[in-house]
Amino acid sequence: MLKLSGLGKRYPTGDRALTNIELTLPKGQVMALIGPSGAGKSTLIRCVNRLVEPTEGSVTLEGVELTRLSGQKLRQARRSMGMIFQEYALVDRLTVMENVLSGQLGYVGFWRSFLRRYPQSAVVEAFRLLERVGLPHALDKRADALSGGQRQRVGIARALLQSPKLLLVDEPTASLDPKTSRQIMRLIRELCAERELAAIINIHDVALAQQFADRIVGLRAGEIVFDGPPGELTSDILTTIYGEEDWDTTPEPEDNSVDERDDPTPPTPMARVAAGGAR
Ligand SMILES: Nc1ncnc2c1ncn2[C@@H]1O[C@H](COP(=O)(O)OP(=O)(O)OP(=O)(O)O)[C@@H](O)[C@H]1O
Repeated sequence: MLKLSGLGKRYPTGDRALTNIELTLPKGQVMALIGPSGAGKSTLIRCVNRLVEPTEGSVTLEGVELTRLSGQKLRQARRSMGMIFQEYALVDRLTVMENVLSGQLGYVGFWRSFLRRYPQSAVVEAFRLLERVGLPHALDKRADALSGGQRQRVGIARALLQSPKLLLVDEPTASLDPKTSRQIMRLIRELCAERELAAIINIHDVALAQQFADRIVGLRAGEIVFDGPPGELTSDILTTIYGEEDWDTTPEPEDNSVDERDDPTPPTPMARVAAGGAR
């Protein structure tokens, strides 16, 4: 579905962010991308939709080599990739509904979206999505009146409105409390399963990654040093990814399946070390 071959990025400053990345992501797979600060996680996500231009290798989505596209064709291809950001990227003065509909910008043309005249079908779908993400009563609220978790739900609905095949998710829980973080990760996971959507989630919280992802890829200094199921992420591998640390004080996750409980779970020592120690 998504294939990265020999992908590399060197910034004009001379910083090498990625080296020879080889990855294939099947339909419906939720992949967590972990690694210390500066490992290249954001660069990798942004090379996929070419917000950052790779300097080597190729990105192929459903047989289309994105790294060969430009102009209109690139814009069209980008619509099949929904992006969800850490800082939500909502327009504060617009309502929840308007923010979700702005996910249609690439489709409806500048004037139509400027005048906020969206197709009826988009409005109906936006209603449906807002209901699905748990915000059916907040349609008319201004985005700046929402909590962090609610803002992230709007960001998710907006990304889904363009019917993407792939979700690129950049630290979705970085500003959220532990309970809300779990709810957001659970929602993303459920939506990927319902829609057979693949996702790459850049995340610092290793415990959350283990709990909600099908697969974990560990980056260190721009290279993949681990690629496997959450259960295979041992202390030795965490040391390879993040460096020396007493990982054995970390409780192993009991189960990788989605937890339906809503009780807040404090971050494990591993999550704290990975998030704090990596920064
Ligand atoms: N615009 C840029 N110009 C020059 N160098 C950059 C740029 N963006 C990132 N880098 C460098 O590329 C490397 C990878 O950075 P990147 O932001 O992708 O890492 P990351 O794993 O996402 O880090 P974090 O977890 O802190 O967000 C770092 O050495 C960084 O300094």
